[in-house]
Formats: sequence, C-alpha cells, structure tokens
Amino acid sequence: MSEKYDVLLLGSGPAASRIAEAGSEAGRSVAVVDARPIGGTCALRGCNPKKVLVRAAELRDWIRRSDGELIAGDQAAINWKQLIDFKRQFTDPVTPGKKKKYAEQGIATFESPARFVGPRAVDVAGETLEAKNIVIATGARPAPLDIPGEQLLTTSDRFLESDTLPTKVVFVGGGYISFEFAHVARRAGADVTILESGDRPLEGFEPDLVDRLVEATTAVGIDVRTGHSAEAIRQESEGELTVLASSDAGNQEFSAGMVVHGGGRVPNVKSLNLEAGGIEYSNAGIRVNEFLQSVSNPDIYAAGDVVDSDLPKLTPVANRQGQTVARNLLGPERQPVEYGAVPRVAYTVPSLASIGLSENECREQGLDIDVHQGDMSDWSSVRKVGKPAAAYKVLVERKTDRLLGAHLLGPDVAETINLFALAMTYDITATRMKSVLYAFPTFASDVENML
Ligand SMILES: Cc1cc2nc3c(=O)[nH]c(=O)nc-3n(C[C@H](O)[C@H](O)[C@H](O)COP(=O)(O)OP(=O)(O)OC[C@H]3O[C@@H](n4cnc5c(N)ncnc54)[C@H](O)[C@@H]3O)c2cc1C
Ligand SMILES: NC(=O)c1ccc[n+]([C@@H]2O[C@H](COP(=O)([O-])OP(=O)(O)OC[C@H]3O[C@@H](n4cnc5c(N)ncnc54)[C@H](O)[C@@H]3O)[C@@H](O)[C@H]2O)c1
Repeated sequence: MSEKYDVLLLGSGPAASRIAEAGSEAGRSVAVVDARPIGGTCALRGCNPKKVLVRAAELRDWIRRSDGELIAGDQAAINWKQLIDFKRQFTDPVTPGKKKKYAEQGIATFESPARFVGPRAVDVAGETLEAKNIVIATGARPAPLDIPGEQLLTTSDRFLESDTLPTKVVFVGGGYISFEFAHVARRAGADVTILESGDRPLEGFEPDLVDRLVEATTAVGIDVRTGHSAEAIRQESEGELTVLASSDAGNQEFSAGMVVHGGGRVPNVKSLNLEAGGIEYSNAGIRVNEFLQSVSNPDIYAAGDVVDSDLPKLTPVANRQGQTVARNLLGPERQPVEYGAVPRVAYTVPSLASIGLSENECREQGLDIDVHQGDMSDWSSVRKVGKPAAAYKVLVERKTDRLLGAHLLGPDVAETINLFALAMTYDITATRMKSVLYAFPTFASDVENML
C-alpha cells in the first residue's frame, strides 16, 4: 500500500513542527512520522523537562545561600521521585496534545521509524509513504563513545526518567548536559564528579566566565576533573559501577551508582537508508544548500540538529530552519536561511549565557574593541538573591559602537541575554542600548552598568 502527501516530515521536534503547521495552514496534505512518541526532544526529553529540574535546583540553592540572612534553617530538600513526577506533569500531555491538534488540522501521524526506499518515498512499518517533498528533521542522539562498557551509560533521556538518584553520580563529558544535570544532581544531594577530556569544559562559552563557573561549581562540592578522558566503564555489582579515566597524572578509577553520558550528540542519519533517496550526508549530518535543500536531491529538505552546519544544535536554530524550510516549500520564492546572532545558555546554577563573538575571536579577526567586564557578585541585584557567582564581559567595536559579543554569568542571565540578542539582531549600538529606560529594580537594568 502506498499513501501520497504533499509534504512528509521525518521527526516531530521543533524543526518539523513549524513546517507541519504551516503546511496544513497552506492547505497542503501533510504527514508527520516519528520513530518515538510524537513531540521531539526539546519538549519530551530536553529543554523543557530539564528546566523543571533546574528550577528546583535554583530554589534549593537560593535557600542555601539565604540561610541565616533571609530565612532560618536550611532543611528544604529535593525529593527526587516527587520532582520527576512533577516533571511528568509537563511532559505527559505533550504527545496526546500534539496528536489531537494534528488530527484537528488534518495532519496524519505515524509513530514508527522511517527509512528511505526511493528519492521521494519512505517505508514506515511496512507501509510506503510518498511525497512531493520530504523534510528530514530527525534530530540527534548520544554520540557513540567507543569505550568498553558504554552500554552502562545512562543517557540524558533515561536520566530525566529516573525515579531514583544514586548517592554517587559520574558525568562523562563536560558540556551542556553534564554541567546542567550535575548542578541539579548536586542540589538533590548526590556526590557528583564531571570528567572532561579537554582542558576546559563548556567549549564555545567565554573562557573567563567558564573558569568562574567552574570555581562556583567546585564550591558547591562538584568535583570537576578536566584533562580526564573516560576510557572504560565496569559493572561491579547491582547499582555499582566504576569509570576508568586517563589523565596526564595516570589512570584513575571513579565509583558511581550512575554514569551519565554527556559526551556529545550526533545527527540521526544512519538509520534512514539515505542512499536509497540519493541524499548526500556525512557524520556531521545532511548536506544542504543555503535554502536547506539537499545538495543531491532537490525534493528533499533538512532542518534542525540533523543538518550539517557549524551552528550550535539548539532549539532556536531548529525553529529558524523549520520556518525557512516552510517558507521555501510553501511560499512564492525561496530565500536563504538567516540566523543573526544565536544566544546560548547553559542552565547551571547560576546560568552561563553567551551571544556573538568571544574576546579571542574579536582579536583573531583584528577587531579594535572595548572590553567591558567585571564581577557582579557585589551588585545590589545579585546580593538580594543571596550572592551567587556573577560576572559579565561585553565586547564593543570602538569605531562603530557595534555590539560584537555579550557573555554573562549569574542569576537570570538567560533572560538578560535576550536583550543583547535583540540589540545585536537589529544593530542597536552600545550607546543606544545603554540609553534605554529599564524598569528598576530588575536584572535587565544591570545592562546599563555593563556598557
Ligand atoms: C537533555 C537535553 C537538553 C537540551 N536543552 C536545550 C535547551 O535548554 N535549549 C536549547 O535550545 N536546546 C536544548 N537542547 C537541544 C534541543 O533539544 C535540540 O536542538 C532540538 O530538539 C532539535 O530539534 P529537532 O527538531 O532538530 O530534533 P528533535 O527535537 O531531536 O526531534 C527529532 C525527532 O526525530 C525522531 N527520529 C529520529 N530518527 C527517526 C527516523 N528514522 N524516523 C522518524 N523519526 C525519527 C526522533 O525520535 C525525534 O523525536 C537539549 C537537548 C538535550 C538532549
Ligand atoms: N542548554 C542547552 O542549550 C543544551 C542543553 C543540553 C544539550 N544541548 C545540546 O545537546 C548537545 C549535546 O550535549 P552534550 O553535553 O552531550 O555535549 P557537548 O558537545 O556540549 O559536550 C561534550 C563534551 O564531552 C567531552 N567528552 C567526549 N568524550 C569524552 C570522554 N570519553 N571522556 C571525557 N570527556 C569526553 C568533550 O570534550 C566535550 O567537552 C549540545 O551540544 C547542545 O547542542 C543544549
């Protein structure tokens, strides 16, 4: 049996969602196929459930910081099972809600893996689905680490579903996932170690502020080991694991009840049988042109984490790519994808946020810059919330007054960075950004003092 559609979407995360809804609004016949329950990573296994856990960690930490000043006693504790149940209040409704909405919009849904069987045809659970255009938006999955015992790793998906938190947790990798989850696990009472093979964790963030965050991370009792590469994982007994790590100082063993995979993610291309569709790809993802169209098959587009690009693999990027593909498939003429400045946030406690160029990148490009930087931990706004680590670095081109980069550590910087995103996207100069009347007292009003 063969079903025909105008637009067939492989994946149901942020990238595909934009296209599905736009396609149906434009009167096209649309189908969405996901190998897992409809909803995608961000809503079910990523950004949103993670943020629920981070909020609890922030609350726990605020109480700790305020003990003896704002409140008496530091007894509040995170009940892990309760927290995961609370998280489910946000994730459980996603799949039924999306499926209902799609049914109302006339969008067909399939929950089974798709494999190409021709240039415009895929097989889904034995059924062939054909379409004028197919969009690959299959996202990413944990990277194979190629180490003995890697099947013992707990993926981010499983961490977010785990009803119990062991007393000792080791994180392999020092990127977004490890830092965010480590901060949560520590505030929930676990002994936590992060093993990062590189010299500094959180690559891509401003090194000075990363160092400050590592200091703050260590100060709450998280053991951050840089230059430590996880080489093997061993099961000792039920619930008892050992990680073997190598470093310049030799090999060392770390015991844990859970070892979490934070060692990077790779695009979901391998299982798609892309050869049958004549679709070029590499280990970095689907090769596309500026219109996000496959370079080898013009009927195929790609969007989101599965695209081979240098951009960070984040939801706002997937959203923008989805919007662009929708416009290029449905609109009168195609337009290249445009991003502007992409903000990035590591939701640690406190958070680390970044947009635009780093100081090193500015210098490498020969830009003449003013570096506005400082520690904010003594600023009134930060003292009011119990004085977490807080610092900033803002880079401004001298000649033009153009904002080139902003890097923030501290409370609510995930919100404040959006002000810089707005200014940088619409070429608002540093002087004009400083001249805005910000509501006071707010963290946003601190921007005036950063410039
Ligand atoms: C733990 C975690 C936390 C994160 N936190 C943030 C955050 O705070 N902010 C942020 O911006 N980004 C965050 N991200 C990244 C963000 O989730 C992704 O960038 C975003 O989901 C990418 O969207 P997408 O549509 O490309 O893919 P996805 O949302 O991954 O959706 C792809 C879908 O394709 C499906 N699929 C895979 N193979 C097939 C197949 N063969 N056939 C059919 N379907 C298939 C998958 O099941 C999946 O549901 C996080 C990621 C993780 C893992
Ligand atoms: N807040 C957010 O926006 C957010 C949160 C979570 C995930 N994400 C997305 O998910 C992606 C994957 O996250 P991630 O944290 O897994 O990867 P990452 O790419 O951020 O970091 C992976 C780290 O693991 C290290 N590493 C790899 N193998 C190792 C080993 N054997 N031993 C020790 N260290 C090792 C690498 O050097 C690297 O620093 C991110 O790049 C991002 O796109 C985003």
